[in-house]
Amino acid sequence: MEQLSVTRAFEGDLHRYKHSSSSTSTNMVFAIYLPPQAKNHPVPVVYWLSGLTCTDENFTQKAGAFKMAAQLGLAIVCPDTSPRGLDLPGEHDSYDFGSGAGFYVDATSSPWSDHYRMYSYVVDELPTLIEGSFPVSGKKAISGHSMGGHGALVIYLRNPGAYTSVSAFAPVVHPTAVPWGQKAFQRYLGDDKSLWDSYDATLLVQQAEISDPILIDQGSSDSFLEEQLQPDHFKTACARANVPLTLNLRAGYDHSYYFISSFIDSHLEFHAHKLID
Ligand SMILES: N[C@@H](CCC(=O)N[C@@H](CSC=O)C(=O)NCC(=O)O)C(=O)O
Repeated sequence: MEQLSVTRAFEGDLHRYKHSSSSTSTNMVFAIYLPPQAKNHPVPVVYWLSGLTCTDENFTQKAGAFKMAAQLGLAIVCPDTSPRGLDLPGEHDSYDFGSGAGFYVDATSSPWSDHYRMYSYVVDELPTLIEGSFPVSGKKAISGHSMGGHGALVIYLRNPGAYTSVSAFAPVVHPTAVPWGQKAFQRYLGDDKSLWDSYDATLLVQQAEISDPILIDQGSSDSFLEEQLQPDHFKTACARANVPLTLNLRAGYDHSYYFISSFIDSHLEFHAHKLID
């Protein structure tokens, strides 16, 4: 791993690293915020998955999360949203597919399948690297925004017991039914719709046995609400499966990091409740 920077915040430190990834066969950059408590004992981790067009830096620079993370003693890990440094056909043509838009799936269609393996990267490779390199405990939670909210929900639902809790801001909850998801899944996963279904939180939650609540915040003035997000689909599926869901509809908030920064403290407190005994 190559350290790119280290920056003090609230008596903790924000580190950025570059490393060679076996999942994506590219270099990957991630950020980790270590709270001051990490100087004395291993701390639990919240993994944050960002949305379309983001790198690790959107969250670290705009979410305003580090004061509360320092107070609670939580590390926060922010991966990138796709492999970088490639030039695959069409990879950089649109904001909702390719670079900055890995959708946290393991692509099966060529040429994406050689590199776009963000599910394996986030679920397996990155936690192994983090737990082997930093003063963190094995306890982890997961959260994210929009495309990253989709990733957080899917990863939590597909890996029972691996994460103590999940939360999301304005997540894409039903990607097989909305344009962002359909475009990405068609190109990353091809025609096998059962594979699409295995990355759809609204479908996955119907088979889940979960007693811990899932937390979602959604802005009522989000311009993507009707076409891409549709949280009611997830709400209905949770109700059918008896999965407890707290879905907060926040009046007047949009899709931006102003919205995330307004409620990130409550999400960190939600995770800390499960992560810290
Ligand atoms: N029209 C925008 C669309 C991109 C956008 O809104 N990205 C969101 C996530 S959307 C779902 O995954 C985002 O987090 N942007 C970064 C930010 O710092 O706000 C565009 O083309 O930029």
